[in-house]
Amino acid sequence: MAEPPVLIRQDEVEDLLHYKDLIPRLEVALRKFSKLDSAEVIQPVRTTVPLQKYNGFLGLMPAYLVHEDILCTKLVCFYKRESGSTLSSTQATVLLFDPEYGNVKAVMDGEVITAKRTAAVSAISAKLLMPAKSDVLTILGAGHQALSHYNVFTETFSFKEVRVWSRRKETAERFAQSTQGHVTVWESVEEAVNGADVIVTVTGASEPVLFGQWVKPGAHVAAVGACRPDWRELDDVLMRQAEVYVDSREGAVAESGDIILSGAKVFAELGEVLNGTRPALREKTTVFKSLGMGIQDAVFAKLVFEQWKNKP
Ligand SMILES: NC(=O)c1ccc[n+]([C@@H]2O[C@H](COP(=O)([O-])OP(=O)(O)OC[C@H]3O[C@@H](n4cnc5c(N)ncnc54)[C@H](O)[C@@H]3O)[C@@H](O)[C@H]2O)c1
Ligand SMILES: O=C(O)[C@@H]1CCCCN1
Repeated sequence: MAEPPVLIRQDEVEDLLHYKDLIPRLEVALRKFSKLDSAEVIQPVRTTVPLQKYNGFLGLMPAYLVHEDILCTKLVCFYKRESGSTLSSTQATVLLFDPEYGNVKAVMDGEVITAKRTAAVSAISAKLLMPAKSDVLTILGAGHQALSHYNVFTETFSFKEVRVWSRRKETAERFAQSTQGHVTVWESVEEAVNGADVIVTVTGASEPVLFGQWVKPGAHVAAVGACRPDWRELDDVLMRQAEVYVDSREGAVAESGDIILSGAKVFAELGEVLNGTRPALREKTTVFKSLGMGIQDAVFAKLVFEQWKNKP
């Protein structure tokens, strides 16, 4: 009989996942995902169950990496929260299976995995697409993803200035007090993004908050929120003037309101750029539209489990 699953808590996942280990592993996974005719990665588009009564969704994100023999699924609930709500907007649990027998080997917290893997993928997009000289980073939103993006972006790159905007100024101020380095708080998005080389949008918005007319030509935008077909963070002008990169084309055309409603064309998947089959148009204005993929959770679930087993 199979062993019962182990339970890995949020603080344990936090201690075990470091960006320096995450970025190379994610690059490998993104490359495999975007290889033409590859059967190495099996990842259907997320199944989403609406929770209308609570203004939320349950997303099921299974993935199988054949070569590494990693079978995993994340279960993630995400909500649209009113301003001032103290309820969390994302709750996630990751299940890691033994693919041969089908039993669950580990049940682990998925919130830290979600925060760190999403930020690490955005950092990969910035590494490939931001202007060669990037001094100013602006973060729109001041929640969990804002902090994980701040951490990985400041660990990976050397910005001279980091700015934050949030729809409530006090949230942005709290955020700025919680970061290791200096962050300036801005009251309007227009001012916050003026002259920015890299802009990260990590809001719970369902209407555009970032407008193309404010974005410096050649800037890179990592757009992480608005993960529903009728939600927006970016306006049509920006979506049409930028070269649009995604994690998964299939996911993007099914789930991204910014892509579907603007009619913008997807130029490439990040994995295609990493594979050298599509170019990184660094000199143009670029948008990386992130939706999140099960394989990103799967590689980390395996890493967490292995490290947890080997803990002294
Ligand atoms: N692409 C991915 O892989 C991925 C992964 C996880 C989360 N997300 C999405 O990223 C976003 C941020 O997630 P989080 O965990 O940081 O959430 P969070 O609740 O911790 O923070 C959300 C932030 O957005 C702000 N906000 C909420 N509604 C807004 C609105 N209407 N206009 C402007 N700002 C608004 C909040 O004030 C807060 O600062 C969410 O949309 C979430 O669904 C995407
Ligand atoms: O890939 C994810 O984990 C997220 C969760 C929340 C909504 C969008 N995608």
